[in-house]
Amino acid sequence: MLRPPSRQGEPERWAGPRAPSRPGGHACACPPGWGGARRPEVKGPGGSGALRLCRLVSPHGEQSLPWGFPSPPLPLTPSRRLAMSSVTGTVTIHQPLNYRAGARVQPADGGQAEDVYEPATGRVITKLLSSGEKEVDLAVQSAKAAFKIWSQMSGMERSRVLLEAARIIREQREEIATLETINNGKSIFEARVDIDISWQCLEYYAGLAGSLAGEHIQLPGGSFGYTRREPLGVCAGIGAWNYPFQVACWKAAPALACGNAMVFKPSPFTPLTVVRLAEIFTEAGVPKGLFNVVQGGAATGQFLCHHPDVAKISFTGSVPTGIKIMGMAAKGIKPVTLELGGKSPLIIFSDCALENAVNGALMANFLTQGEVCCNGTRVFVERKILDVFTKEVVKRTQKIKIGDPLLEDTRMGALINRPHLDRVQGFIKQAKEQGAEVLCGGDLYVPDDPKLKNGYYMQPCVLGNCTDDMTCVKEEIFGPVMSILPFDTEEEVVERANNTKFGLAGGVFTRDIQKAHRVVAALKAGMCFINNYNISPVELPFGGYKASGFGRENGRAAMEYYSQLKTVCVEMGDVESVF
Ligand SMILES: NC(=O)c1ccc[n+]([C@@H]2O[C@H](COP(=O)([O-])OP(=O)(O)OC[C@H]3O[C@@H](n4cnc5c(N)ncnc54)[C@H](O)[C@@H]3O)[C@@H](O)[C@H]2O)c1
Ligand SMILES: C[N+](C)(C)CCCC=O
Repeated sequence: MLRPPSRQGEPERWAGPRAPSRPGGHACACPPGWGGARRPEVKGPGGSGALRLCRLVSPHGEQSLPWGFPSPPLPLTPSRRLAMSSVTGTVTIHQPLNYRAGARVQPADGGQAEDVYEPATGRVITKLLSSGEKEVDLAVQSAKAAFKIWSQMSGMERSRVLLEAARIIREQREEIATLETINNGKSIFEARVDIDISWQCLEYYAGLAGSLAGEHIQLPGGSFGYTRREPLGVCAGIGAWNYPFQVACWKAAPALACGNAMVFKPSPFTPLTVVRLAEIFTEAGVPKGLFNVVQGGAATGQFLCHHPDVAKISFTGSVPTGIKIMGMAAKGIKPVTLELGGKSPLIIFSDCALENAVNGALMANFLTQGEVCCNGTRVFVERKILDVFTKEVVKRTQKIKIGDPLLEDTRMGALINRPHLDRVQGFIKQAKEQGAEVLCGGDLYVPDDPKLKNGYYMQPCVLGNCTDDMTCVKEEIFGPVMSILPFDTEEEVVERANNTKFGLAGGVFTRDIQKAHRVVAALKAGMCFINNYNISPVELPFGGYKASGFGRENGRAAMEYYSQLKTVCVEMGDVESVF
């Protein structure tokens, strides 16, 4: 009997609330007809979106997957065996981390070696060789060759390959999630959700690949025009370190569905899992070279952005780097998607369902150790419920289980690295100096387990007595730090919520539906939530307003950013010349 690994003897259980029953009595989003005698035990909420895991164990106890899809027993492959036996502090990676023309390779040049850390222990897990100009060029040429084949295939043919890639990711979920946890520091619980969102993204765009179409336009005298949606060519993807595998899938899935090739550069802090994605694409049947990985930091990124054969840049990262990317794209007149940072507002009205609002505030601030672009870190609370809300948020924050991210019951792992941890600590120190009150957390956390002593842990922090002019309220901290801000009226809170250079996300908790829609309509942000926060159904477009960037990932909208429109004008009569 195969089961997902449980560590320290803990049974794998999702202790979250159950989803409301659907018609037919099934308590999750299982496909109709899946139930009866084979109905699985539901271990969590159903539905679509991050953390809406409907964790299932079939009557045979073999597997758990979200959304209620039954899955066959997994083969005990060597890599799955490795994942199941992986323990924090033991994994070292020796394989090459560049991927080109369908294989792992050492970079042809560059070669400057940098340490890559396991955040949970502070241990070096591999040495990263950065890619120079020659290696970047080889990767782009490899993508260019594969593009010729891939772009000529029909959408349905591409769809089949993407579906196969999604299937392989599902099959290898545990290995990929384990590697992500080891490299990023987030809890295995969350890493599994990230991997689930990733394969769903591939499935979603596989579904859209066959529908990429133009239109037919009637013209006088039987003449007509038509439009074709064509791929752009070789797209560059540049990723951040907080969602390494998921960010790569959010870019690769629509790009490949539209017929493009891609060269992807992950963050040098998290180079590992995207190479697995490249291998999976090859195994699924993409032409060799369609998806390549180059490694390194700013210099490698610049070679990629400036490369004349790169047709589009899709970037996820900070605002300062986004500005540089846009500059490089401007020089080459290349379209660009910018998914940048944020300082998003979460507005809690006094007529909210309090428990949901508290849950929402925790979801908006503490996923992935608070290192989430769209986090609702400015929590505006209507003064009437400020005390009761704050008390409950603090109580729940103090209960968050911090520690070894590979343990099943851990809900907060380690921050990405020492400099980032120091930076977050610096924001808290400054907040105190500016008059904020630390209501809980904020200190470094040292786990009892000796192997974790050098990891980058801190206690999640709630700040009270905050005002809009404090640095902690104005700047993106990118760590587990929530600022609570009282408000009195709807008009006032909307104005204060919008008083920021950022515009990535926003949320509102209220039982008043008119007020909810009125407020989100007034928020200057690309991704708004009503009565929830930080779920990410792949069907919904995601992206920012203002300094948080432009272009969209996910949803049908992303297809527009990975394709270009050609118009064809067809004359059915004779040419009337004016000459
Ligand atoms: N909007 C979103 O979808 C989203 C998602 C995740 C993270 N983010 C943002 O990312 C930031 C954190 O990520 P980060 O620290 O990795 O960001 P970063 O800007 O430091 O780096 C992002 C990527 O850009 C590369 N890079 C750096 N300088 C470059 C240059 N001059 N030319 C080309 N590439 C260059 C890095 O190596 C890395 O791969 C936060 O601000 C966060 O909000 C946004
Ligand atoms: C999956 N989340 C939680 C919506 C995060 C998206 C990527 C932002 O950092």
